[in-house]
Amino acid sequence: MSAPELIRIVSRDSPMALAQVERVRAELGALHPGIATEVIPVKTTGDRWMGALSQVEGKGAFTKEVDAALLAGDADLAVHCVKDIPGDRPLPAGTTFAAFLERDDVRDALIHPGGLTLDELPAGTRIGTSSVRRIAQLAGSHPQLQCVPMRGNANRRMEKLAAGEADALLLAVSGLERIGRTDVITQILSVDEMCPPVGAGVLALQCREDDTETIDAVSGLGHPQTFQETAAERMLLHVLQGHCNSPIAGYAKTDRRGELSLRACVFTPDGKTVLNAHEWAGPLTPETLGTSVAVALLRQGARELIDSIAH
Ligand SMILES: NCc1[nH]cc(CCC(=O)O)c1CC(=O)O
Repeated sequence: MSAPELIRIVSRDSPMALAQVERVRAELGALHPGIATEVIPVKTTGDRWMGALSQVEGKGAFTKEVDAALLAGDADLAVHCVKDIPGDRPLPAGTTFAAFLERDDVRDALIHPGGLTLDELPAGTRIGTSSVRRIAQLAGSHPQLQCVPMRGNANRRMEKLAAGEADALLLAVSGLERIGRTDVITQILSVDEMCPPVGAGVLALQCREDDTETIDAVSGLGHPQTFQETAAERMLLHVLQGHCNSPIAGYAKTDRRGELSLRACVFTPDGKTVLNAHEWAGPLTPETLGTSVAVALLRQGARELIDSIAH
């Protein structure tokens, strides 16, 4: 089998996305020093539109233009945050996942310029986040705080925080690590305080499905445990068929013995109702585990809850 001479990598053009591409280039360079890489940055609908994501036509606001470049043959490899890839439908026809890189930190962090923790923040403190998952969990645990809409890449959100558009932010630890800004973190929230989203901290490598040269070249970057966790979480989301206003959290974890388990929650927007399920895989495949946890949530009323939220 022949290895490609050059792999053209397409991604969003935010500082976080470009840092992700640099990680892929470094790992690929170590595995295949002979393969050259080129970066093709593109702006996505999600980067341009600063309103509510539910108002964007169709899903995949952060992936559509990247996938289009891959399918058009303008690039050979797309790098995505799994968290940004719609989970209720298959990947765009003609593309496939070639690898999931080893998972980074899955937790969310509080950024408060005054250095306070969530419990210490005074009533009425404005938390900048548009994430329905973060809003619902915060409303449940800290109803005295107030969430205000905040979109844009992590660097832009920090500029907005500095400009006074919010008093504090919630952002993913992994994203802050990627842009080299863990210095702003005032508190890391445990996964019990703030259950992570499906695909948190995981980067996916996506190729054209007929491009076996590139698939074979990059598949060695895959991390088997991350693959299993991601498969379980994405199957959960697929079975639940959430929409972009669905407060859903899902977190698969492999323990020290190598046993896979999946916790998932569905919330009402006010955080007062929490459907919660946790199961161990045992002999089940990751996909069957994801299905089983989703079914447990559906039995608790997840369908009605998800459908009752406007979208
Ligand atoms: N919504 C944008 C987005 N997509 C992925 C990450 C973080 C990195 C990851 O979880 O892979 C972020 C930023 C954030 O939520 O703070």
